[in-house]
Amino acid sequence: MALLKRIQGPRDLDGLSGPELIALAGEIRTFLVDAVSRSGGHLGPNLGVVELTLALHRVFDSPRDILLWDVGHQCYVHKVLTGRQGGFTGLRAAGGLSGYPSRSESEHDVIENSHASAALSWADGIARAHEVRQVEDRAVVTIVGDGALTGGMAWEALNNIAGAGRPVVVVLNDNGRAYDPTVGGLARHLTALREKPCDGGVFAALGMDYVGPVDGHDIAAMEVALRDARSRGRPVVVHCVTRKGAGYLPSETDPADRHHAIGPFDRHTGVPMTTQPSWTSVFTDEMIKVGNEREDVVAITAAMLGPTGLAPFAEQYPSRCFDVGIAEQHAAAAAAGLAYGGLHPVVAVYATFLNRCFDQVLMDVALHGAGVTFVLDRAGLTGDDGPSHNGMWDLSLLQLVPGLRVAVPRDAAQLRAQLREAIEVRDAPTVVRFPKGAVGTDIEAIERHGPVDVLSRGSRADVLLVGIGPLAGAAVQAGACLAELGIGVTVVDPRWIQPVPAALVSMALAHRAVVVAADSGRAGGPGSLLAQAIRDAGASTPVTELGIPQVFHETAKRARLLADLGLTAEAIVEACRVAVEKGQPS
Ligand SMILES: Cc1ncc(C[n+]2csc(CCOP(=O)(O)OP(=O)(O)O)c2C)c(N)n1
Ligand SMILES: CC(=O)[C@@H](O)[C@H](O)COP(=O)(O)O
Ligand SMILES: [Mg+2]
Repeated sequence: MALLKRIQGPRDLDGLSGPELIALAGEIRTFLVDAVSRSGGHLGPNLGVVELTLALHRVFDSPRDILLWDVGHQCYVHKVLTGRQGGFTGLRAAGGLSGYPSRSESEHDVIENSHASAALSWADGIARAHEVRQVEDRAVVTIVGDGALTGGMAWEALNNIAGAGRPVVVVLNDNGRAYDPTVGGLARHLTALREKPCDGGVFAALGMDYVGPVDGHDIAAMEVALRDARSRGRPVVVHCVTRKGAGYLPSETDPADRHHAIGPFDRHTGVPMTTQPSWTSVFTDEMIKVGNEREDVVAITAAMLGPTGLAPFAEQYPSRCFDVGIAEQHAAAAAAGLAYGGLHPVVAVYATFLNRCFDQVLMDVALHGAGVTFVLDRAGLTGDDGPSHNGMWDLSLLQLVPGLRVAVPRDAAQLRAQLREAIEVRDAPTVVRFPKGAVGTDIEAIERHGPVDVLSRGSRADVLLVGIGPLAGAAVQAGACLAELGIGVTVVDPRWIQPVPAALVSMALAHRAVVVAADSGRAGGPGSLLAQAIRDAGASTPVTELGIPQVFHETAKRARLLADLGLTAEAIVEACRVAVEKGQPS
């Protein structure tokens, strides 16, 4: 690592010879494999941009020149070269290095948002600002993947960039994949451009210059291409061809996704450490069963077949599973079309990415009473993927959607049951949401009233404790503790939280106080909806709403964030104790 130790900032690259750069690339790969094997992270994407990033930092002078990473999951090499090697011992950890660009870490970082297809819009905006402010000596460079180009926002931006003619360098990192091989006509076009360079294809047709295709692993060739692009002073696409996972055989040959996002692994074999059954694996298994029984059920993914658990369904029913690219808006609106065509689409996305298609859920699906089921994985606090990945916005948004129904399973058995209940609904959108990680043991109910499961009852009706989804377990634990303190708690799981079940309101009115614990944003969350329903019933039973505060939460493990935010059994006990003290007289 002799060379890598010499690199404290991008300008330390300037004096290196060709052979030294190649040796440095090797050292960087060793460094990445070692760091990510301990912490987990986006190994494949970063192994694929080692030479590209070296060339970028030799041709452009960051931070005076502005580098904009789309998604930002491929910024590890950029961080290694901008003085943050030491931080990798805490990659994706609380108080450590973010897995995405982070302004608080470095002036070299700009976009912190890990949602794809946005960087080109940033580039257009910055280029416009430079024109208005007559800034002429700062290049605007965006690095965008072929997958990110399948997102609609990217084409909104390209339309503006190409139309305006301002100097923007678009470094297209084309490794032919998102997680899976990139889909659609664009993928075919890029393949054609890679294999038979012509006049720059769609980019030239839009009015941009096109440089390439260039071998993204050939530093010298990349530097020539980037210098050429820089000299043109107008919109230009540099089409770089790279290999995801390059230089580490287990990643480069990983059949699923080239180790796009991998947990801690054995660095000698590339095999991830053992993982427990996840919520996702339960969804995968039940979807296969549903697919066997219901020929009208089809699935849609936005370039995340594996991570959302749909890969086995796609394998078994290839004609009934659609990968639309990183295009959540299209996925939701196409689902409305699929429903109109007599099918029942299951749209599987991460909760945080549902934000992208809120209008389509509202106006294309719900307005038309379309029987579409949205399955939201990574709902609630995800933690190590940083503030833009927490699934904390979905319920706050979805509470606005007329007719939409939301299920939040508490365990595997309920996930299976509620997925089936959801696909039975043919005249309205349904949502089933569950968190990242291992699914706990099943929690039996002692009674059911409408959709509401009673999980335990105390000696008196002091507190109605509503445990939403994965927090039902903590609520049951809290109920038992409170019983020992002489506080009578009824622990319930509403199962379907929207519309608010009438049975839940009735139960609330029969208690002195209500506490709701939910792994979702507090604004417009389950507690807020229940409080509103109680008011609408003319009652004033106080409701304590435990949830995720509406702030951007720094990187930390999910369990750590739940504890920090008071979403544990201990914190629920305290909340209930206080609620009884303040509650209505018995
Ligand atoms: C709106 C949105 N949807 C889904 C994702 C999940 N995601 C992160 S990276 C990625 C694939 C990106 O592919 P590409 O742009 O080609 O970059 P590469 O990983 O190949 O370097 C996806 C689907 C996301 N970050 N944002
Ligand atoms: C960058 C991105 O959006 C995805 O790769 C995401 O980081 C994956 O998250 P999981 O690791 O929870 O599947
Ligand atoms: Mg790609």
